[in-house]
Amino acid sequence: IQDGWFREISSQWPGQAMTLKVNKILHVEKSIYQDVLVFESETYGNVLVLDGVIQCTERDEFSYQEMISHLPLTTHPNPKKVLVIGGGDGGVVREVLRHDSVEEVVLCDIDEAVIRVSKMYLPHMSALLQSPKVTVFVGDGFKFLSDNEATYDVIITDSSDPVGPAEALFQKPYFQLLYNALAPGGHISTQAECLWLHLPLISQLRNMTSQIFPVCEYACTTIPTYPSGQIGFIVASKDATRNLKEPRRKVSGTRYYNEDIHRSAFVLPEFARTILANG
Ligand SMILES: NCCCN[C@H]1CC[C@H](N)CC1
Repeated sequence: IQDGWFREISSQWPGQAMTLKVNKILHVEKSIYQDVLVFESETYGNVLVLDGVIQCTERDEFSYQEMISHLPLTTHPNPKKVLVIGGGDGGVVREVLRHDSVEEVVLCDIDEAVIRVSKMYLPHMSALLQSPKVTVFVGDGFKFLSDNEATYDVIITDSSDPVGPAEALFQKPYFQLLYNALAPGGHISTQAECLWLHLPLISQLRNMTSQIFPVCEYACTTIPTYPSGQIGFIVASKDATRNLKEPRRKVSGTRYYNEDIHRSAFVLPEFARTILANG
């Protein structure tokens, strides 16, 4: 932080950096996995930063948390058991609980510091981690998945970037584990980076997932404080007959997601369409 501004400088997005004006630094900690920073920004509420990378801000997190949750959930006929890998800030769990069919949500995040710090400084995201339907595990998602075969209707991988603790969550063995941990007809969604910055990675993710899942799509959302203001998701189903682009159920209380946003999220610009369509 220099002269009161936080700059998100990273080799993952060379030559550019999101900058946010800092009112007050709220928390600095080195967890066993990563550097944890929380600051109160001037215009985006409280901001959670891990290893120098913005994870979520109170002002715009709902775009990402709603889309990564409702794309796989509204296209599943009757999701009851949901697993969230990562997502220690609690935002995805808040969104999952909007679906009345959901009976149980399990969250598995590798870093207890993220959960602890989110409960202290991100109350609007972490509040529902206390819900009786929610069980929180601290541990490696990889290990957790291999202990839970054919169990979950939807698995959401709400990860940081493929640099550091989340690196393994972007590789093929992980997607095979996801497939095996899903009940018949299960859906997944994963954080799948940005069209403007990570097209080769997204193409690899799409290819990998298409080799394991019969139905697989990439969707995007806009979000001001993520690099290049946009981020995407891989959404996939074990059931070849599912249409991931058409919601089967409504969701209430959302601020970003709606049925038209759902359908349009899969519409890609020309520079991405060709690469992602054929892999
Ligand atoms: N619920 C926290 C979302 C974390 N998502 C990622 C954080 C880092 C970004 N560069 C990409 C999205």
